[in-house]
Amino acid sequence: MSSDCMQVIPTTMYMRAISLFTLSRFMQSWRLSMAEVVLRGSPHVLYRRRPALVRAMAAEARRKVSHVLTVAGSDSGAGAGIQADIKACAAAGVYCSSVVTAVTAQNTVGVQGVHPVPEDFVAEQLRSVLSDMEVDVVKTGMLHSGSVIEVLCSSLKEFPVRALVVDPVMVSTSGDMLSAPSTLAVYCNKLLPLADIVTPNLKEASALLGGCSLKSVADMYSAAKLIHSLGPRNVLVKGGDLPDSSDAVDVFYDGEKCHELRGSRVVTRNTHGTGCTLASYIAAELAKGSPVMQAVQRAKSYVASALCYSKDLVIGNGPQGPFDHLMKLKNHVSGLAQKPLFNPDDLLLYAVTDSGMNKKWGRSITDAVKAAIEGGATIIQLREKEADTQDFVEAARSCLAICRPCNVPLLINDRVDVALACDADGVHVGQSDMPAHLVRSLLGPRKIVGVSCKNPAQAEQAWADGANYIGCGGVFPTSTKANNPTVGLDGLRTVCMASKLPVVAIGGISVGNARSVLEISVPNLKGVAVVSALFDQECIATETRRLRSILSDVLRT
Ligand SMILES: Cc1ncc(COP(=O)(O)OP(=O)(O)O)c(N)n1
Ligand SMILES: Cc1ncsc1CCOP(=O)(O)O
Ligand SMILES: [Mg+2]
Repeated sequence: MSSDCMQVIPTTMYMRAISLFTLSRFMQSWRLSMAEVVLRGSPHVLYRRRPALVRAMAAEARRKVSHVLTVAGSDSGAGAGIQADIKACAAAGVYCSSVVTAVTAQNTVGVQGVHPVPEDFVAEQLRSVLSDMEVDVVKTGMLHSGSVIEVLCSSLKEFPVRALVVDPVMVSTSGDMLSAPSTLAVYCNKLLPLADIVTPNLKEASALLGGCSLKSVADMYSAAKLIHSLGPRNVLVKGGDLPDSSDAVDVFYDGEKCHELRGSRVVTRNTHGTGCTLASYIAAELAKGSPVMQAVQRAKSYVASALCYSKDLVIGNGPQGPFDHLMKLKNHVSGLAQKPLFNPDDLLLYAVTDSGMNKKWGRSITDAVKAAIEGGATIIQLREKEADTQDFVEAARSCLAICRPCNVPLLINDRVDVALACDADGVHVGQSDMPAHLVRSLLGPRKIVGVSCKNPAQAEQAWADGANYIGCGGVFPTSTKANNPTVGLDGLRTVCMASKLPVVAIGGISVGNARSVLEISVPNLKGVAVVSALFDQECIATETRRLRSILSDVLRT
C-alpha cells in the first residue's frame, strides 16, 4: 500500500466527522470554494489534489470530541441506566448525551415504579440531539415498548451514526421487568439487524432465543451464534450469572470465531449497573475509534477495576449497591488526595536496585535510591532477591519516604505482599511470578503493574490482565540475571510493535548502547531499565546523569 493510500483511508473517516462549521472555516482559510469541494467530490480526489488541506482537516477532526448518545431509562438511584452510561463515558473520556425513554423510581432494594416517556417525545429528543451534535455512536438501554424501538430505528435511518451498541435491557438485576414482552419481536426484527454489537446477559440471551436454558459456557457459544444470525455484526454473551464459576466468563462472537473472555470475579454487593456500564464503555471506545474486540476488552477491564475499587463502598441499605465509575468517592471519605495515574513517560530511566551490588560498594539501599534520583532516574524498582520480608518492608518504607516528595514512583519486584504492606506505587512481575491479573485485583486500579515479556503473546496477555507497562528483555547479555535468554534489538522491536502497552527495555543496557536501543524508534518504547549500569558503579549519581543525558538527547532528535 502506498503512503498516499494509507493517508486516504482514515481521511474518509475524519471528513465524515468534520462539522459543516469546521469545513466552512477551512474553505475560508484555504481559499477553497464550495464549487471546488463539490466538484472534487470524494475525499480521495481531494486528497490527491490538496493533500496539505486534507491533512489539516484530519488534524482538526482528531480534535473533535468523541460522542456517545445513550437512549435509555433514568435510574433515580443513579447506579444504572442513563446515569451509569454518562459516568462510564466520562470515565472513558467521551462526551455522552442522553435521550430518556422512561423514568424509573429505584434504589438499592429494587424498582418501585416505571413512568414511560411518550414515543413522540422520545422522537423529539432524538431529533434534538442527532440533528445537531455530531453523535459518533448510539448505545441503547431500556426500550420499554415496540413503538419506542421503531421510533429509534427511523431516527437512525434519518441520522446515521458510526456504530450502534444494543444492550437488550429487559429485566433489571433485581429481577423486575423493564420492557413489555411484546417488544421482543421488534428487538429481533428491527433493532438487532442494525446493531454493531449486542450485549445480552444469560437471561436476556435466553429471552432473545425464545426462552432456551443457558447453563454452561458451551451453551453461551451456541447462544452467541444463534443471536448473531438475527443480524447484529458482533455478539457478547455475558456469563456473570453462570453458576459454579470463580471466573467471570463472557463469550464474544464476531461472525467468524468465538472468543472466551475471562476475568476474575470481584466479590461485592456493589454490582448494580454493570451491564449498562459495560455497554456504554464499549460504545465510548468505539467512538474513539477502537476496533470492536479491543473495545470489549477495555470495557471489561474498566468494569473490573471500578468494581474492585468500589467493593467496600456503602451506599443504600438494599442488597445491590452502585459502584464508583470515576473511582474518586473514597478520596472524599478518607480525605486523601488522589495520586495521578501511571504516566508512561516515567519509564524513561528505570533504575532497578540490587542488594548484592549495594553490599559490594558498601552502600545502604536508601543511599543508592537517593543517588539514582539525584542523577535523574524517573522510576525506581526495589529488586531485593535476598532480603528477609521484615527488612524488605522496612527498606521499602524508607525508600518511599525518599521517592514520594520527588514524585518518582517506587515499585517492588515480585512481592505483592511487601508492596501492599508499605503502600508502594506498584509491582513488577515476571512470567513465573504471580499472574498479573491477580496482582491487579490485589493492588486495585490505581497502582502500577509491570510484566516481563519476551514475545507478542505474553505482551497481549499482560494487556488483557490489566498491566500498565511491559518490560522486554534481556535485550543484551547480562550477568545480573542468570538463565535469561536474550531477545536482541529485533526481538525488542517485535514485542514493541505487538504491544498495546508502553514498553521499557531491560538487560545489559548501559551508557555505551542505550542510544542504539531507543533508536529502534518504535513509539511505545518509552525507556530503558538498568541495574549494573547505575548500581555497580563507583558513583551512582554521575552514571545516572550520563545515561539520562543520552536518553534525553535521543528523544530530542
Ligand atoms: C522493568 C523490568 N523488566 C523486567 C524485569 C524482570 O522481571 P522477572 O522476569 O520477574 O525477573 P526478576 O527481576 O524477578 O528476576 C524486571 N525486574 N524489571
Ligand atoms: C532483571 C532483569 N530482567 C531481564 S534482564 C535483567 C537484569 C538487568 O540487569 P543489567 O541492567 O545489570 O543488565
Ligand atoms: Mg520476578
